[in-house]
Amino acid sequence: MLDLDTLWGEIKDGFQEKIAPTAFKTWISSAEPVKLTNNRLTIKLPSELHRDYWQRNLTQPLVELAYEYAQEDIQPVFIVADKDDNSSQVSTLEHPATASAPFSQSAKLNPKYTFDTFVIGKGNQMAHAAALVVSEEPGVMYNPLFFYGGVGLGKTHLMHAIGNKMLADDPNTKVKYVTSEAFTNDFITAIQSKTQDQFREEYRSVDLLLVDDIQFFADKEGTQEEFFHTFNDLHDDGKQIVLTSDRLPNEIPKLQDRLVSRFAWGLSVDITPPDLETRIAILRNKAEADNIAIPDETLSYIASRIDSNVRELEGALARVHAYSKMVHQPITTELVASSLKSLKLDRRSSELTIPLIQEKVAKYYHVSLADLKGKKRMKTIVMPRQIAMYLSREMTDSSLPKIGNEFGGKDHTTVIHAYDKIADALKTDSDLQSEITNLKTEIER
Ligand SMILES: Nc1ncnc2c1ncn2[C@@H]1O[C@H](COP(=O)(O)OP(=O)(O)OP(=O)(O)O)[C@@H](O)[C@H]1O
Repeated sequence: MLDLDTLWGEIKDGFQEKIAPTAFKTWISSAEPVKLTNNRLTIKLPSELHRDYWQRNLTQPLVELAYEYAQEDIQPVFIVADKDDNSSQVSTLEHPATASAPFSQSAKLNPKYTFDTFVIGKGNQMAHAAALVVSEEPGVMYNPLFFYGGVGLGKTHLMHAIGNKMLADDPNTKVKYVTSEAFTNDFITAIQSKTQDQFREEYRSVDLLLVDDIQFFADKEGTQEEFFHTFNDLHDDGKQIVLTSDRLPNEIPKLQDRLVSRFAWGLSVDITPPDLETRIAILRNKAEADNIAIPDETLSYIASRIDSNVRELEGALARVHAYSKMVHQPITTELVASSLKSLKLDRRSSELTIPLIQEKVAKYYHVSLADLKGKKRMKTIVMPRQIAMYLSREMTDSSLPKIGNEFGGKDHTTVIHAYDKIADALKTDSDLQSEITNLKTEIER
């Protein structure tokens, strides 16, 4: 027997993966399922405009989503709330065409990511030097400045440091920081809401444009086209562009040649994992900043066990700190050494990869890897997929876009949604709790 709430929940989840967050908020969140009889799903919408939009754009995907979940043909019936009072509803609705530009807010820079808090070492000194030059004379020497390298090595930190320095030097500087995902979403929103002009104004009027993780432009033809023009406009105006990626531009699959060649106009500089001395210095700085009392030899001990990336290092220090508070003992090398297992220092999280998690989860729930990473929305597949996303976030240091990418190129909001859903269910569902515990043991084995 099909349950209305569950069916609607699955349909909403499906839409969340299919459409941009702003569109989701405007059209889906405002819809309310009323009843399900004889496979007719009655949906209440706040206005005629909504009904119009649903009929034209959302009916087909809804039927498909419902079919994928329930394996039955379900047809929607739309009703408009308070029809008598309909005119006022329509007038208060922000029509997308006239809505103010719903794009990412400018310059959400992390104030902690400055040059002062950045520890210089062998693996990052070139990148640091170039960043400093660019922050002092933007648009002159290296444009674009392109940082590439593995996860958690300080690319975002340096990028923000440039923005923070330029803003400190001149608070009127217009800085825009976005991930490539946010750029793509803004672009899609602009198309949907016919606000391309505002989009262009927003992106092409800045003094400094910072775009993080541009490897996620791979495959996105339209976004690349738009970014090409954004890039040209800014570059022609002598505005500074800083980009990061996990690899060189020519190694990003399906990145247009003209973008690859433009990115080569400036300076590409890689960041490699820090050596032992740098790792110790980073840990020491961090411990001082967070007022964590820890002897030097213990810092060296931790730094010698974690050699892949800085995010892991920081995570390890936080765990050690939390543990010492929990057992009411000061941090010493003995304490850390004797509690390696619970501190998860003995197993480098770099060994825990998303493919490993996917493999174990797929096996555990008897689904194929292709389905786990695919788009099918059957209950029997959706749940394992969400669990695998949850565990990828819990057990690896991968960023949300990276996790989304490993699951067949899904948006990072899908990953957040999956994570929240499982985290929520874990509060009350004891079966799920033991499944997750079993899976974690299996993965860490
Ligand atoms: N040299 C450094 N000195 C101080 N902190 C650092 C340094 N390198 C990295 N960090 C810190 O490590 C963490 C991860 O760095 P960041 O987010 O910049 O990595 P990233 O290279 O952008 O990774 P990703 O590709 O996953 O986005 C941040 O908290 C950052 O402040």
